[in-house]
Amino acid sequence: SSWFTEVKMGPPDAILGVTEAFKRDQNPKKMNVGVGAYRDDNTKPFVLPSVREAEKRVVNRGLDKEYAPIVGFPEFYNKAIELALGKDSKRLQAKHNVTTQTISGTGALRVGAAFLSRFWTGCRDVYMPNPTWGNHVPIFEHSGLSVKRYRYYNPASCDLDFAGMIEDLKKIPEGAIVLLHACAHNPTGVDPTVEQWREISKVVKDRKLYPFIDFAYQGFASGDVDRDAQAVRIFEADGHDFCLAQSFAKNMGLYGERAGAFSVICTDEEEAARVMSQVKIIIRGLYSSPPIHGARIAAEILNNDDLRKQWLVDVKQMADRIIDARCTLRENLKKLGSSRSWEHIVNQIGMFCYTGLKPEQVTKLAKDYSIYMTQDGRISMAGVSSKNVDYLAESIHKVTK
Ligand SMILES: Cc1ncc(COP(=O)(O)O)c(CN[C@](O)(C(=O)O)[C@@H](O)C(=O)O)c1O
Repeated sequence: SSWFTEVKMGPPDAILGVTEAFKRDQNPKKMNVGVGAYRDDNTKPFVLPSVREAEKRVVNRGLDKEYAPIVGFPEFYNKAIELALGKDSKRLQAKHNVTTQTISGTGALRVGAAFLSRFWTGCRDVYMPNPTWGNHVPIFEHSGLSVKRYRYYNPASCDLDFAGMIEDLKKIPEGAIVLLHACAHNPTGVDPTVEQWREISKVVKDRKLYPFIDFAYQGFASGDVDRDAQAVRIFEADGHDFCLAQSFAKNMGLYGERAGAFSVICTDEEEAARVMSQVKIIIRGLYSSPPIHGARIAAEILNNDDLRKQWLVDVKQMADRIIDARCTLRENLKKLGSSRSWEHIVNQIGMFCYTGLKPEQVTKLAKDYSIYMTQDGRISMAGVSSKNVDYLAESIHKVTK
């Protein structure tokens, strides 16, 4: 026998495995609506013009390839947290924030989970929405925390189960951690309204719960970076101390460059200094220092008005194309005489549409129509274009009528 005789074959990743199946399919009409990565109207990956230009300027500087600091580049992470909280954030001005560059949003979540696992003195349960991004569970469990759920999605209405969410939040033991999606909830595309966020913030405060906010789609949901930051800014204004994970994978299309940031909003500057020192020790032991290229591109955009303006145009263009795809898909299903209401397709926001398709219908769409989505019926709307939306609608209609 060998050292690893006992190692069992693990299951393919629920999301990334879909792309592998898609790649194996030879059908020219095949569609990948699995992974949450933006595609243009020709279903091709999209490098934002602002990113192309920023990259040119960075490369022309002929910089070296030395290690970044453990916390990455300040010109990146300081602009990242300012984008989230806004220029006139009181907590930022008071230097209550610990902010570090991380290996994209996953790295931010993982550093945060490792920090809380080491130092959290409250209840060691992380309450996540049901459903949530599949990778949230292993990120926190591998860090030594236990995962519980709060009600979030109502399958009957394909909308938010707000009453159930509030009822569950009120039952969570004091001092527990609550994971929240700041905007464009993954996988449902269902977000609380601003009023509902105000109530959620109040309950979290009254119950003395600790928010960990995952902010992976700023600007990509509504097309407006400030509008998408409303929930985060409500929590800050209400005086919460909280953790924040940011990703520039989607809103800057920096997927493979792995540009993200992790923040802890602390009680004061002195606490922030102590927390930062421990976050650095955790990062050093996890991956030592972050990648340099993506952060340089993002910093170039966030620090130069002309590039920042172009970026805001680029990110709104992506959001608008997705919103158009939602409207066309819903229209086509109506035209085909579908007996169901598909209103939720246009009411949901961001990368994903939680269709309500059953697993057997999802399997049929893959097998008979070469349309690949995750087993939970989540469609990445980015994979829908004006060229394939008719085929998608016809196929969905055939398996649901
Ligand atoms: C809510 C949420 N948080 C964090 C991340 C991490 O993103 P990154 O580490 O690349 O910054 C994703 C990406 N989730 C996916 O878009 C998805 O759900 O398809 C996909 O990229 C993934 O990795 O699963 C996400 O949806």
